[in-house]
Amino acid sequence: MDKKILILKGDGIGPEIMDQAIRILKNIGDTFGHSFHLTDGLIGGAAIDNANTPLPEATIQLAKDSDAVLLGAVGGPKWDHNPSDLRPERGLLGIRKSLDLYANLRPVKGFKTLTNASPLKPEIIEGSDLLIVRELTGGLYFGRPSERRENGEVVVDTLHYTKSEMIRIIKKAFESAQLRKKKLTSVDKANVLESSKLWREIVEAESKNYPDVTVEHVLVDACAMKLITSPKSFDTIVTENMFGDILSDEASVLTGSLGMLPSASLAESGVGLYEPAHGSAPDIAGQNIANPIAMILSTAMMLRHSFGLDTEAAAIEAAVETTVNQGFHTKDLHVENGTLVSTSEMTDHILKNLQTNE
Ligand SMILES: NC(=O)c1ccc[n+]([C@@H]2O[C@H](COP(=O)([O-])OP(=O)(O)OC[C@H]3O[C@@H](n4cnc5c(N)ncnc54)[C@H](O)[C@@H]3O)[C@@H](O)[C@H]2O)c1
Ligand SMILES: CC(C)[C@H](C(=O)O)[C@@H](O)C(=O)O
Ligand SMILES: [Mg+2]
Repeated sequence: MDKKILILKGDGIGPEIMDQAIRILKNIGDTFGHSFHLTDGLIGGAAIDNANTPLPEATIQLAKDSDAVLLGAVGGPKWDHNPSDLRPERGLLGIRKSLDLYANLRPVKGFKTLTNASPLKPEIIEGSDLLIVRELTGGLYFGRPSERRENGEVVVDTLHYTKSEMIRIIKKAFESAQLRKKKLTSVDKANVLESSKLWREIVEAESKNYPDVTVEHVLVDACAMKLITSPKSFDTIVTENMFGDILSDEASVLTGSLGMLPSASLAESGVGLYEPAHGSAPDIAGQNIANPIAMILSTAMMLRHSFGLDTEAAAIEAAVETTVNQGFHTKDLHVENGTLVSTSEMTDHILKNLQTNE
């Protein structure tokens, strides 16, 4: 198979973890006889420094000309006080919107050996396995107006959704639930927000088209609590943009670290983008200590969702699991009697296990 992949390393730990994902990708290409053609592009702070914009037009064009996009992370203190159109995060929101990446899939599956790495009780989290389907191109992130008024005394952000934006993500979530344990939890704030009332009506209406899926509605505040008190009660969660952002970082605690959570951002048709759920982790950047697993598992998601390479994706996932079970862990994971390794050493072990599992 011949595929063109756009590599957007971004900022902070982005380049470090992406270099590890590329090592894995090269190994998969050699082993299974695929040619992955990698092109580098600029986004985020790196793009601001080089091209004075967080999302150069060239990056969007390169993405559209590719079969998939891999993204590290953007942002950092260097740009924190920039005006809002020159913030690295604008580049990320911009590419999501430009490619119409409305569906963000964030699987949260803990490894058995890491149950003690979480601050939560092992008996509560063991066996938890859920998928957060997050709407990614609407809501508060993109609503207009979003501005300061009256000399900064008043601020306005707008939560804006069209019905069709809600329908497509809710359908996507039902379809995802059908491929899993057929339980869908729709998360909203329908006791307060008009947008959530419409969201709930659509979920109810769509549920008639998916009679095999059990549906429940949970308010977002209660969901935040239940995620860490009874995570096994969830299968597929669907929610709007900002709720999904917050709940997915919270859910990462089930896996032991934010550095374990991959994601896929998908369009109705066209190129998909794959990135860890975490950020650029400026506090640990440049030290070769970041956990590369979220980035590596995002690469596996790319192979599966964009290229249909299920065997190759499963090989990566199995090698990661073996490595974790062997006790190798980066600094973010607290594993008793395990072996602390660096970012690149973690990848060395995953590569070794890829070879052994062949
Ligand atoms: N997709 C993205 O590019 C993305 C996502 C979230 C945040 N951000 C940006 O990243 C910057 C930093 O944000 P933040 O600190 O709130 O969130 P963050 O996710 O970067 O970091 C939160 C904490 O988790 C740790 N962490 C995150 N990923 C890790 C990994 N792979 N291995 C080990 N530890 C890891 C960090 O060290 C930090 O202590 C901000 O500019 C923010 O806007 C970008
Ligand atoms: C960096 C930020 C804009 C982004 C988001 O809120 O979507 C991040 O937190 C994420 O989860 O991908
Ligand atoms: Mg986030």
